[in-house]
Amino acid sequence: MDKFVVRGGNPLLGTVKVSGAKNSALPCMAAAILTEGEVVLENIPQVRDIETERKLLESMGAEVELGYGRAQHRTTIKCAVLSDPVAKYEIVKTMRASSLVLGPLIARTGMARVAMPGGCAIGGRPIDLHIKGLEAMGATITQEHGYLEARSPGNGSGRLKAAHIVFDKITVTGTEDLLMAAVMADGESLFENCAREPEVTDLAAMLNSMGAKIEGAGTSTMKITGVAKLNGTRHRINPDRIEAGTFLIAGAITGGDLMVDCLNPDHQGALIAKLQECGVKLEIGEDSIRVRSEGAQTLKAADMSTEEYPGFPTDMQAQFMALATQCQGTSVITENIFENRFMHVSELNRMGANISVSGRTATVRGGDKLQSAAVMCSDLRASAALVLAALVADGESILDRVYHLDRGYERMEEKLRGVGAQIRRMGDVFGKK
Ligand SMILES: CC(=O)N[C@H]1[C@@H](OP(=O)(O)OP(=O)(O)OC[C@H]2O[C@@H](n3ccc(=O)[nH]c3=O)[C@H](O)[C@@H]2O)O[C@H](CO)[C@@H](O)[C@@H]1O
Ligand SMILES: C=C(OP(=O)(O)O)C(=O)O
Repeated sequence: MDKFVVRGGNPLLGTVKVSGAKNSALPCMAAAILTEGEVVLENIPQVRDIETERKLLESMGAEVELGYGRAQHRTTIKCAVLSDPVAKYEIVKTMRASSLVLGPLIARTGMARVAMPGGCAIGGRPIDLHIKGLEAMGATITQEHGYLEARSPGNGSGRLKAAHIVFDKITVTGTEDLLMAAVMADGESLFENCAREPEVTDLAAMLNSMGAKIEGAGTSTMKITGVAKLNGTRHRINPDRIEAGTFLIAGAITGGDLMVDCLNPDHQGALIAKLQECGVKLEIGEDSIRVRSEGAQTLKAADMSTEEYPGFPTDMQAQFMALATQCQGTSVITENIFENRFMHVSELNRMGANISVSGRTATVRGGDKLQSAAVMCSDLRASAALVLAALVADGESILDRVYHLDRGYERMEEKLRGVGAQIRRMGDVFGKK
């Protein structure tokens, strides 16, 4: 199992580049299922989840090429024949986003067999809203031996039908999954209370470039006019707003002067506002943000609550908490999206932080110098928070189980080393878990 060894104390200086968004790339790869044509996706991040998605598509009969070059990361996907429309447990268990193949598989082949995604470290994460929506489109869904078996009307021979769906709760992958089902359904669908995340908008843009007819992506109401066939396409994935946000906090927490490049500032509104409240100086460019701070002595505490986009992202909550440990005063952090996303708290406390949790609220009494420690990564963003804490801790920290981090951050240690961090990996990048 790979570990990171991090020696804290260096301010980050220079320029760091943001990769493509994993949470856009994953649904866009799943959307390739909807066409026999060739789909080329550019700006794909080189992370483990993308490898998992490739395996998933290949296991169904797709041809997938993944090329990671210096200038460009790209994947070419061709789903000419989908001989085995099954998402096997061995693959699904490692990545929840696997449930994103459900909608497109039923739309394209009339049937799907998808292993039920398990609960993971951040909460229960049911997919009842995906199922309810597909049933409203006429799919028959049963559950057997841990698998969902789904068929379109006519025992898999007919098309899904359009539906009026009002989401009980805002769900990102639920919106994406049902959107991929609706683009090829018979008639005009109306979706209300949709997720408005940039990843949904990115997927909708790709689907429209394939010939889909989606209006209203990025708002809470979408109108989808089903078409009988979709074509191949070439699409460029959005920058990763969570990786970008993690680097912005890295600049702020280390008292650095960091240019975070190749991002979309329009996607960072909630984080920008909070960093400014903490006293961090930001210069916002067209596709970059320069972050400057004088470090712990000058940072001020700020309360934060996670919300659906455009609110503060739950995927940045752990990293913001790491920053709050270095802010003068008390920050109250409320996690509204997932019921169990505070796994990083015990590890931050092990490094000398003063954080207490009650239900969905964490109270961070900030300003104390962190100390190095051996800590355990429990999930993707918790790992990022521990890296941030280790960058300012006194001495050398060892982070175990960084395979969680490799799911969603491209060569994080190399990128951070490039701007002055003392961080190295022990083990192989995609070695054994
Ligand atoms: C691959 C991907 O894009 N992952 C992101 C996606 O996850 P994901 O799409 O799984 O998260 P959702 O937006 O679906 O979850 C939001 C809330 O709705 C609940 N829910 C969801 C679906 C459902 O059928 N029933 C239900 O009750 C969830 O348990 C959670 O409490 O959005 C999350 C919220 O921004 C992010 O943290 C994840 O990084
Ligand atoms: C929670 C995340 O991913 P996933 O939904 O794939 O678990 C994340 O990207 O922070």
